[in-house]
Amino acid sequence: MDFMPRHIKAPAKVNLILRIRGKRADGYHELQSLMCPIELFDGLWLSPGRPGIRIRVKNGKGLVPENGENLAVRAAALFYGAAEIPAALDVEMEKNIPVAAGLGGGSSDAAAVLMGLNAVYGHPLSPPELFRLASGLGADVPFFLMQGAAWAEGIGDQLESFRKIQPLPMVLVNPNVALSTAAVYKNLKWGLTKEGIKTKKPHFEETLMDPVPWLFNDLEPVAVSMCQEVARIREAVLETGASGVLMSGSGPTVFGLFKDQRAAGEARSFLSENFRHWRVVGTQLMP
Ligand SMILES: C[C@](O)(CO)[C@H](O)COP(=O)(O)OP(=O)(O)OC[C@H]1O[C@@H](n2ccc(N)nc2=O)[C@H](O)[C@@H]1O
Ligand SMILES: Nc1ncnc2c1ncn2[C@@H]1O[C@H](COP(=O)(O)OP(=O)(O)OP(=O)(O)O)[C@@H](O)[C@H]1O
Repeated sequence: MDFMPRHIKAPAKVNLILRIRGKRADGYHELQSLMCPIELFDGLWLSPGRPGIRIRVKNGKGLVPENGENLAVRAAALFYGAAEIPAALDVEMEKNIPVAAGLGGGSSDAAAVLMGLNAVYGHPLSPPELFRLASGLGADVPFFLMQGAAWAEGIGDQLESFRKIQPLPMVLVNPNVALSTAAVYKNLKWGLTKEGIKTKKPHFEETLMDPVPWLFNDLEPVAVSMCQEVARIREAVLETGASGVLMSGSGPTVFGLFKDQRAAGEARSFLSENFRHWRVVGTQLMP
C-alpha cells in the first residue's frame, strides 16, 4: 500500500510537576506529573519504501540508533503488525531534541510515527489500539498521543488532558551529558512499601496563570547526586533572573521560566556565551 510522503513534527516535553508515589513489584514507579509539550521538535519524514523499515538520521549521527532499536522504527514495526499491513517504510529523522535528557525525545518520535502512519493509511487502528501500542513502547509514549498538556498518574499512562497552558517563555539548558532514566529511578532507592506524598491535581486555572509556585521534581536531587552539573545549571539559570527553575523528568536538562520573551532571550544569550560547554535552547510551553 502506497502513500504520499509526509513530514511530521515530534515535540519535546517538560514535567512541571513530577512526584514519585511508590514503587510497583515490576520495578516501575507510580507517579503524578503535570506534563507539557514544548516548542522544540524532532522532524520526521515518512515515505513509502522497499519492504521493511529503514531509518536515516540526518543530524546527531551516533546519538541514536540507526536501526531497528530506534524507537521510531520500533513504533512503525508495532503499527504494521497491529494494522496487518506489509511494512514498507523509509524514515528520515532530524534529531533536534537532546537525547537521554529528560525531554522525552525518543518517546515523542515513537508517538509521532504511530499517529503519522495511522493517518497515512486511513486510520486502521482505533485510539485505544494506538494507546496500547504506545504503552508497550515506554511510559512516556502515551502522553505524546494526547497532543497537549496532561495530568499523568499510574506509571505515566493514566492521562487526563489539562487545559491549554500559557505559552510561557523558557530557556532549556542541557549539560551535554546523557543520564539514563533507568539509572535515575534506580538511584531513587525507593522501598516497595514506601508511599510518597500524594499531590492533589493542581487547579488548572491557577497553574496555567503561573506554574512557578507548583514546580516540583522528586527526581531532581537524585540526578544532582549523579551529575553535579545539574546543580550548577540551576544556579546559573536562577542568576539570569528566571522566575522559576526545575529539572525536567529524569534530567539532566534544566528549564527556566521567564516573564517575557525579552527576559528569556537575554538569559539565553548570556548562558550560551558564558557556558559554551552547555547546550542552551530558547523555547516556550506549547500553548
Ligand atoms: C521520567 C519520566 O520521563 C517522567 O515523565 C518518565 O517517568 C520516564 O518515562 P520513559 O523514559 O518513557 O520510561 P521507560 O522507557 O518506560 O522506562 C525506562 C526505565 O525507567 C524506569 N521507570 C520508568 C517510568 C516509571 N514510571 N517508573 C520507572 O521506574 C524503569 O526502570 C524503566 O526500565
Ligand atoms: N528516536 C530516538 N530518539 C532518542 N533516543 C532514542 C531513540 N531511539 C532510541 N533511543 C535511545 O533511547 C535512549 C534515550 O531516550 P530519550 O531521548 O527518549 O530519553 P529522555 O529524553 O531522557 O526521555 P525521558 O524524558 O523519558 O527521560 C537513548 O539511549 C537512545 O539511544
